[in-house]
Amino acid sequence: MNAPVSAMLNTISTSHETAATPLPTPAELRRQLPLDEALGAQIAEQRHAVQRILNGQDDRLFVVVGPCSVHDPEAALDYADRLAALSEEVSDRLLPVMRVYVEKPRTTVGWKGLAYDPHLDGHGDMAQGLALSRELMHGIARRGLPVATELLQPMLAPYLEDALSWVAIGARTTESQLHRELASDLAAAVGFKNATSGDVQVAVDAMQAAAHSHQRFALDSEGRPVMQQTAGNPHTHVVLRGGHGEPNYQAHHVRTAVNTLREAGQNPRLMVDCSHANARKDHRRQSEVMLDVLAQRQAGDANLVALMLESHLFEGKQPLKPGALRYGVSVTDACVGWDTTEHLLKTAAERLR
Ligand SMILES: O=C[C@H](O)[C@H](O)COP(=O)(O)O
Ligand SMILES: C=C(OP(=O)(O)O)C(=O)O
Repeated sequence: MNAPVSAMLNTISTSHETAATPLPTPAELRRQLPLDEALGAQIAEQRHAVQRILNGQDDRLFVVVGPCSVHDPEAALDYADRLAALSEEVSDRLLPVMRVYVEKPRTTVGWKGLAYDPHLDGHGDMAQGLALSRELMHGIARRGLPVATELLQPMLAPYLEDALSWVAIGARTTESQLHRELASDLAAAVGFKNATSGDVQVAVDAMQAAAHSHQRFALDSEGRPVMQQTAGNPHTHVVLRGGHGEPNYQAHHVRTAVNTLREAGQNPRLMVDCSHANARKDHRRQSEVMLDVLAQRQAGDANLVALMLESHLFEGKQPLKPGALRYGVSVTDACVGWDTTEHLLKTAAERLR
């Protein structure tokens, strides 16, 4: 005979026996690695610069550009030095924003990013990963660059959020209520990717949800659970990234997305992600996507206000084998190399002049 439920609750563990390592609270990490006032003011200004482009008050393009993921902070800073110098040359027509992706959503399993596993050995060390991520974002911001990331685990946002000028909600989480609530709490602009299936409507719905104030479960900066009332974020947009191996950046896709956004009463200004399904997962095709979008923009489509490019110091990708890694090469999606990136950004600026 089965035992009574009350007895079972006392004897049956509700989860498997697993290890749990305490982590610093967001407040503790912020005290350890504070954002100084000057940098805070710079980031506030850079957030506004992105938002002015999204509102049509500035006719430049913002370009979220950088490695698919950061696995080596030294290479990321090397990249940032180059991007900061290039940024000065193209800033009349472009606003480069560096991708500093420290969390990676995986299709099944794989390395989940610097914030989780900074030693790249599968053992995980989030105390060090979060500190390294925060420090790196500050280092990149100190080079004058706006910082972008994908926020994947909503409870990690308070550790990093004050350094960010633009945030992505990825294709695998745009439909998630928790991520829409998170977006509604952020001061930075948020791009919602269309779903991996190619469905754009979920990103339009996400914009609508994020614009509202929500009551949500969150952890405060001291790590205590709170019911939080979010402000609602009016600075959101759709990111077209293609789906199921099929692109969605061409003029007819853009027209459809703009009409859908207008019908929903949302801002029709868009970002095109030149990578992922838009490049059919072939990094070399990012150039062709970018040139097509620039041609659409030159032909008068002012709704195309932003681009995303996956780019590292060197082209391609490599398997994650600690001790045998090539410097400046992606360990997640393949990227274009620095030379191509420089050429593409200069070409974009030139065409938009
Ligand atoms: O941008 C990165 C990847 O496309 C995404 O994280 C999924 O990666 P995976 O399919 O290699 O897991
Ligand atoms: C994971 C990413 O993209 P997506 O969500 O479009 O797959 C990314 O840009 O790193």
